[in-house]
Amino acid sequence: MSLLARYSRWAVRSRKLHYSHLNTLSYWSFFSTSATESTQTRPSPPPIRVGLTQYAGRGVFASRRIGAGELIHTAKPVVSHPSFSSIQGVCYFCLRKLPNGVSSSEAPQTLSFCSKQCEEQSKKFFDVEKKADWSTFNDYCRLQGLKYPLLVKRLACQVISGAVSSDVLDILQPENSSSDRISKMKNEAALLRTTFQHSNIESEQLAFLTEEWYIGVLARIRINAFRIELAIGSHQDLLSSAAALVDAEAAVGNAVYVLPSLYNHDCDPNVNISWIENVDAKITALRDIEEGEELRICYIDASMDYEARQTILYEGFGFHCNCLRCVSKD
Ligand SMILES: C[S@@+](CC[C@H](N)C(=O)[O-])C[C@H]1O[C@@H](n2cnc3c(N)ncnc32)[C@H](O)[C@@H]1O
Repeated sequence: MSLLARYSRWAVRSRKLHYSHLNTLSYWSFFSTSATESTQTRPSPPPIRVGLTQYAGRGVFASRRIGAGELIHTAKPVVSHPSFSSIQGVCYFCLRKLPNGVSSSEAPQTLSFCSKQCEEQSKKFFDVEKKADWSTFNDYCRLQGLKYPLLVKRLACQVISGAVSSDVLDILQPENSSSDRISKMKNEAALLRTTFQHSNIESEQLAFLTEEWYIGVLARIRINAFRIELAIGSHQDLLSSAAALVDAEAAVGNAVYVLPSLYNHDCDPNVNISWIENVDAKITALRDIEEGEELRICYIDASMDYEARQTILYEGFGFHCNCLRCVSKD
């Protein structure tokens, strides 16, 4: 399993600030909700803007002063998928823990939804998914310890169903994939395409599913996917969560968002991304943030030492971190 696969996007809590912005990009097409959306008739936009940073491409900046603890915005994923170890214990759509969820070792394999609403929202892609036999594709992913091809599979089902456009993730930064990785991705693309071809899906509906599409999507997912760890809500959750940490993968799944993917990394972040009960993300200020300040999350476990953080960030995300903590080799 690659370092990225193990360490993709942790949500952690921490202290200080850093960096200011240069130019500003005007960009408001992919919005989720502001903190006040649920209580007002007309939602107010979140107090942020997307702009260019000096060292890290695009970034997210405060458009006004933000107080510590403030919910900055929420975000719904473009695509999400449960991890193999959680697939029977969480909603197949929103990843909420099911009241009577079972562990992956228990048979038979059933996919469940937590509510009528999730079932309805999944209907389009799930109708496509159900047409195909996924045993070979899933076995391949399970044996190779791969989780991101499951996101590509779901995205492909969403595209075929007409729910999203095939270029929906194009706005995100892709990784610079090695030739070795590209050849593996080509095999996966062929497997995905063959799986669909063996179902009753029309070939015109598969026109988008080229090697190039698969590689471009996976290269974006690898840099931008978040591993979803739900907050502990009860004593029972605490017990099962402790067991999961010992036994297996603590994450219930993985997801890709648009706006949260534009947040850059800091080993001492000023904002936190978290998931309380399902895959809907909450971005919250960890401390007071001034207007114009860049908002940064932490992609990894910030408790690791300097060397370990640098290695993971370079191998997983392709950059050398020069946040204040790393500059001082803390
Ligand atoms: C999830 S994207 C963040 C948004 C990205 N800057 C963009 O323009 O789309 C992650 C990528 O941003 C860049 N990045 C994020 N944090 C960085 C940092 N602290 N230093 C340098 N580059 C960083 C790296 O290229 C990394 O692979």
